Amino acid sequence: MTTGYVYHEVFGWHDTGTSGGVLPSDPAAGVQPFVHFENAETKRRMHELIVVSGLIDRLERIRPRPATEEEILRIHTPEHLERIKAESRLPKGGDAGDGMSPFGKGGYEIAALAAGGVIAAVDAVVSGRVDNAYALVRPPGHHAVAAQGMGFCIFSNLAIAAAHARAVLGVERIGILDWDVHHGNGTQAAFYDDPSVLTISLHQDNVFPPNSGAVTETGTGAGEGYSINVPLPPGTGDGGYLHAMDEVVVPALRRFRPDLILVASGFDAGAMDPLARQMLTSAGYRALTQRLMDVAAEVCDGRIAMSHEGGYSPIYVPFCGLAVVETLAGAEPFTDPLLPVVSGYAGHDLQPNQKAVIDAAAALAARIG
Ligand SMILES: O=C(CCC1CCCC1)NO
Ligand SMILES: [Zn+2]
Repeated sequence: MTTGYVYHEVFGWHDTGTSGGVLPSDPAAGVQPFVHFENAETKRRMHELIVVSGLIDRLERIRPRPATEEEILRIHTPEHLERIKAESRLPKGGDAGDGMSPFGKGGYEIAALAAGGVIAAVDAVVSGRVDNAYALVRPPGHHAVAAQGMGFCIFSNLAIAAAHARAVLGVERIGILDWDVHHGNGTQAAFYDDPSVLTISLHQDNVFPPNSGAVTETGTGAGEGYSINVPLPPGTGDGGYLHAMDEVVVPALRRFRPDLILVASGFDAGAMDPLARQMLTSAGYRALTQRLMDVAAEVCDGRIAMSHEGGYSPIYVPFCGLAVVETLAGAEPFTDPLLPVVSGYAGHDLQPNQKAVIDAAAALAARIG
């Protein structure tokens, strides 16, 4: 198995500051400055564990290149692109569009490299240079919509890469799985009326964006039935996620038969994440990845490209991210010293409230034509 890997140190220079994010500092109100949740540390630590574990020696390094304006404009409006470029030239940078997603001077170039890094991963998979690929990029992308960035995202990296695959690489059908703990609203919106792109989002119910990602969001027009949402209850662990994989994701992909599978890979569904309340372990992420590889082998010669999204636990993201990339590469597990602790939590087995949501989404998967 040849697994491609995208990472560049400049992703760590995307500056999200200390007074942006979910709680801008306000000393008079008793709010202290804090490092923005979406900072370089978790991504850098994941990369360093991939290096220190030796896994890096089994990976085919893919060099990211900046997405072109034409590529970005396949998903975003000219106004959004021009505003990001303009604010990126300012001494203190700007914001993606929601006031919680700051970037420093030069943020545009880094965001374009993140989107281009995912395009490079998709190019390598579709060309057959690699069997599958992981793009450890930053800033994330899956919340960004056509006219603005949001939720720490500037450009919709994965949607831009999917649009590239369809427009340039001749890929006709794309299945996109989003296992970030937050709803993949931006990716969904980009293809909401498009039956050639199936989007499936597994997320914690109504965390972010607010009032987004309900089971009833199923697509529109010709795209009706090609957006599937699984808003899982808080506390969902390995058993609930694997049941969703077995009952919704795998059946949907078998019926849709994509030529390429893309993943918005966030680790904030992990058992130690500060921004959500799920309980996935590294073993859970490993099993999700293996199940996806198995169905990819059935329907699209194993073609999978993953784009890094959220994940905010500096201690646990590295072990979960390592588990995913090890599985893509067919490598033996290196380590997760926290696994005995987090897998011991009560509630990892499928719970009735989780089964109810999954069964509702499974009915949608069964209707894919
Ligand atoms: O990881 C993320 C960012 C979520 C935050 C954005 C504002 C509050 C929660 N999205 O996938
Ligand atoms: Zn997230």
